[in-house]
Amino acid sequence: MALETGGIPPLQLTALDDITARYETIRATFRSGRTRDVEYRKQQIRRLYWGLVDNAELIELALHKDMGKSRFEANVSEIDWCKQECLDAVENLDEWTRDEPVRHMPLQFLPMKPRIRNEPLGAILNIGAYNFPFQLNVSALVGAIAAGNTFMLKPSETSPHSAVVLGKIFDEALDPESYVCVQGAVDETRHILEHKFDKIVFTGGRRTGTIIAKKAAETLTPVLLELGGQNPAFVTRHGDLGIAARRLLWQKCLNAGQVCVSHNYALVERCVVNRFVDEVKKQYAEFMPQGARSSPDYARIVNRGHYDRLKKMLDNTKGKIVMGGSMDEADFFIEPTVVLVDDVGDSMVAEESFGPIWSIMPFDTLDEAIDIANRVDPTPLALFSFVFSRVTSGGATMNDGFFHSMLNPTPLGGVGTSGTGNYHGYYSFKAFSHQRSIAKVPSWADKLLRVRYMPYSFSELRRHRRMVEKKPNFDRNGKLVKGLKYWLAVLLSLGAKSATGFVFRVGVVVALAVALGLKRRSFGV
Ligand SMILES: NC(=O)c1ccc[n+]([C@@H]2O[C@H](COP(=O)([O-])OP(=O)(O)OC[C@H]3O[C@@H](n4cnc5c(N)ncnc54)[C@H](O)[C@@H]3O)[C@@H](O)[C@H]2O)c1
Ligand SMILES: CC1=C(/C=C/C(C)=C/C=C/C(C)=C/C=C/C=C(C)/C=C/C=C(C)/C=C/C=C(\C)C=O)C(C)(C)CCC1
Repeated sequence: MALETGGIPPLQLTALDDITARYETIRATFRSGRTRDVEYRKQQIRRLYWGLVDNAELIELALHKDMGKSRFEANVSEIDWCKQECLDAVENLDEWTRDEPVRHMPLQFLPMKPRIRNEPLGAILNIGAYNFPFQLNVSALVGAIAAGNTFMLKPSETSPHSAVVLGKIFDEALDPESYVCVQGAVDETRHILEHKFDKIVFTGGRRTGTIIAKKAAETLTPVLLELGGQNPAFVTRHGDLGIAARRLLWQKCLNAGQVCVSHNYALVERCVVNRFVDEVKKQYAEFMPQGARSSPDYARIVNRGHYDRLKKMLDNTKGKIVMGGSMDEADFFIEPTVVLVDDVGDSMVAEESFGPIWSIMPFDTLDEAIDIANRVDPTPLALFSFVFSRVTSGGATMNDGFFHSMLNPTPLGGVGTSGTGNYHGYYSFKAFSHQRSIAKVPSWADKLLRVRYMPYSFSELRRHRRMVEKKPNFDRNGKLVKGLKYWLAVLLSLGAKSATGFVFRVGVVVALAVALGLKRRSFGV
């Protein structure tokens, strides 16, 4: 295979027969039970960790070739991220794989040891997006291994160098009979989808997500869909405009805004729009004093298709460009660009940007802003504001950009049309596990279970009910009935609604008692 400069060979699409053969292999391995062994899982994740470390320079290079991602961003948002996922999984796997108790189990069933066992699902398929090829694909991979599954990765062909390096890491670090990386574009992906998997993870656009979900539905295969959306940011006159500008601009400069959880548009209270725009410009000058074109930190748009799409959004806007606006198709450069708009139908609001261009839409009242956000996209992937309860979203951050997604252990996932399910850390383990309910019924328990057997007897049932039946603590109007049990609970908990509250109140009572005791002593009572 001819080597390109830098040692990354060109992407070679996997032959369809080969895809089928590899599928059969991971199916057979799963059936053999090899991937269920917890020590094996840990060992594979440890090997993956070192595969990432040993290929770190190639990862940096691949990301730079694919989209001009800076070395810094390659490290913090991809390599370090993946290493952390590996370490968290290895460190916590014993705890994650332990049987879990069933919540709120009535006392009489405890001898049956009801519990939940997290069982692997089987063979997992992951179809990846191009923008964070390591972070997104490796997070899913780690979760799938941790949960005891086999795994097939189909990285995005849109980031071909990263796809090749991912394949190399698989080859070098992982058991090839359990975890495979196949390369492909649409035809290969269609072929992969002809095979029955036990769960399909898809990260990408809503249009492709719909295709994948329909195909999966044919075989009732569960899906984890990580899609996009038009994420809103809310900026009001009560906020610190300088901080809001810096934090929002950062997430549209990171990877040149090709970040699913970055904002599409900012709803800014009308009276502070001009000041906010000035702050964004000030921050831009601080981030990139010589401009984005010559900044070593600034990435490029991944390919002509995405470049043209973004250019069209800007060409079609009726708004006013208040910052940036320059572009160069020679290297798919698009400057961080802010457009002031006044119509929710504007191309800059109505379409998903997924790039360094965003719009500012002034609003007069919070109700109006919430209404706009709900009209543009009622279920975005992310949201940045303080109006959490009236606009839903996959995740949300107050006073910052996508901070909630910057934390490895937090679940990443959408809601409604921005996705189904979530993953990362422990949540990946859960996403790739089946929660199997387990009970073990001792022989002697038949005495207690007598009531269930024929011939049925209502008198036995009545006796049984007298012993175990729960009584409602509410009346026919749904109102709480404050009976003896309620007041006893209030008394014993000192009126606290939570364990922390109870501990605090006990603390206060003890402190008062001690103070009273000291006082009595000092007065010689
Ligand atoms: N929620 C998240 O975590 C997340 C992360 C990254 C990107 N995204 C979203 O992804 C989109 C951009 O990423 P993209 O351009 O890589 O997405 P995409 O939908 O174009 O492609 C994603 C994957 O689907 C495959 N694919 C494309 N067309 C297909 C078809 N017709 N049949 C089968 N497979 C097909 C591609 O080969 C690729 O692997 C944006 O909408 C963004 O918001 C979401
Ligand atoms: C603040 C305190 C400290 C110092 C902390 C320091 C130095 C923090 C440095 C942080 C850096 C370099 C952060 C850069 C992070 C960038 C990240 C993680 C980017 C993530 C991108 C993501 C998640 C993209 C996702 C995309 C998706 C999902 C879809 O497209 C101490 C430690 C000194 C003291 C305490 C306080």
